[in-house]
Amino acid sequence: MTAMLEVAGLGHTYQAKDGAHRAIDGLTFTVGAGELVCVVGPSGCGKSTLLRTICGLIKPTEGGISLHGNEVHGVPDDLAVVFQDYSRSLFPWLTVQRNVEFPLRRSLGRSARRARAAEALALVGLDKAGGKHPWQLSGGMQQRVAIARALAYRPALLIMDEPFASVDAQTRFELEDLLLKVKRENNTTVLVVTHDIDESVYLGDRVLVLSSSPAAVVADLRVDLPVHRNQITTRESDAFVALRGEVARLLHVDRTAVGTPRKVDNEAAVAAKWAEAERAALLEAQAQERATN
Ligand SMILES: Nc1ncnc2c1ncn2[C@@H]1O[C@H](COP(=O)(O)OP(=O)(O)OP(=O)(O)O)[C@@H](O)[C@H]1O
Repeated sequence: MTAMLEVAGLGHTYQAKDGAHRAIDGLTFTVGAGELVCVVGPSGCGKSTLLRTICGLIKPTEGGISLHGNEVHGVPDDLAVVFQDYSRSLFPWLTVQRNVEFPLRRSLGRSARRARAAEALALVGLDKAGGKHPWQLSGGMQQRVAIARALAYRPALLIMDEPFASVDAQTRFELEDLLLKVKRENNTTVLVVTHDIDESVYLGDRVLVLSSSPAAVVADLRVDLPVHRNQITTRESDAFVALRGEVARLLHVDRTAVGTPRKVDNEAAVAAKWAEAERAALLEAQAQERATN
C-alpha cells in the first residue's frame, strides 16, 4: 500500500520558562492511502503535539513528516482537520452551504464551489440543510457540516481530533458509521485521535497505541474486522472484544517497557502474547513468594 503519511523518528521538546519538556519521542509510523488509523494514548501524552507537527503548525525538533512523498514544512495545502468543538469551527453568520464552500474560495470558481459543497452535504445526509445556519442545527448535524466541509476540500489526509467527543452516544454511533461509509466510498485517508478505546477499534484499520509522555509508539495493531461494521454485532464479536482488551492493557504498559513497537496482526497472536506475559508474571510472583518464605 502506498504511504500517504510518513512519520519518521519524530521528536519534539518544548522550551518553556521552567525548562525543557519532552512531548514526543522517536515516533515512526505510516498511514497508507485509503487507510483509517486511530491514535490512542493516555491523557497529556503528546497527541496534540503530534497532530500540530503533522499540520505543520510546529516544527519538530527531530525527525520528519511527508505527505504523499512531500516533506511537510509549514501547513500543507491538501490537508483538512475536523476538531472536537464544532461550535467554534463553523462560522455562525454563514449558511451551512457557505460554511462548506469557505475553504474552496481561493481554489474554485463560484459554480464549482457550489457543486462541490452540495455533493459533500449530500454525502453526510444534509442535502436539505444548505440554506440553514449552524445554530439552527443539532450538535450532531453541526459536526456533519464540519465533516462535509473537510470532505469538500478533497484532502490527501483528513485529520480528526476527538471528532465525536462532544455529541451524545447515539449521535456518536451514527457519526462513526457515517465516517466509515465516507471513507469506503471516497477512499479517504484518515488519522483519528480518540480517547475512546472502543471507538478506536470500531473505526480503525489500525490502532496506534502511544505511551505516556513523552509519547512513543507502544503498539501498531491491525484491526481484523469486516470492512462493513455494525454497532451491535461488531462490538459483540470475539475479535472486537479481544482487541479492545489488548488496547486497554497496552495503555497501562509502563513507559520503561517500551521497546520496538509491536505489530500484532491477528487475534490469536494477541491472545498468545498476553498468555505468555501473564505466565511470566505468575512465575515471577511464585519465585518471589518462595524467596520470602
Ligand atoms: N506549548 C507548550 N509548551 C510547553 N509544554 C507543552 C506545550 N504544549 C504542550 N506541552 C506539554 O507537552 C505534553 C503533551 O501535551 P499534548 O497537548 O500534546 O498532549 P495530549 O496527549 O494532546 O493531551 P490530552 O490528552 O489532554 O489532549 C504535556 O505535558 C503538555 O503539558
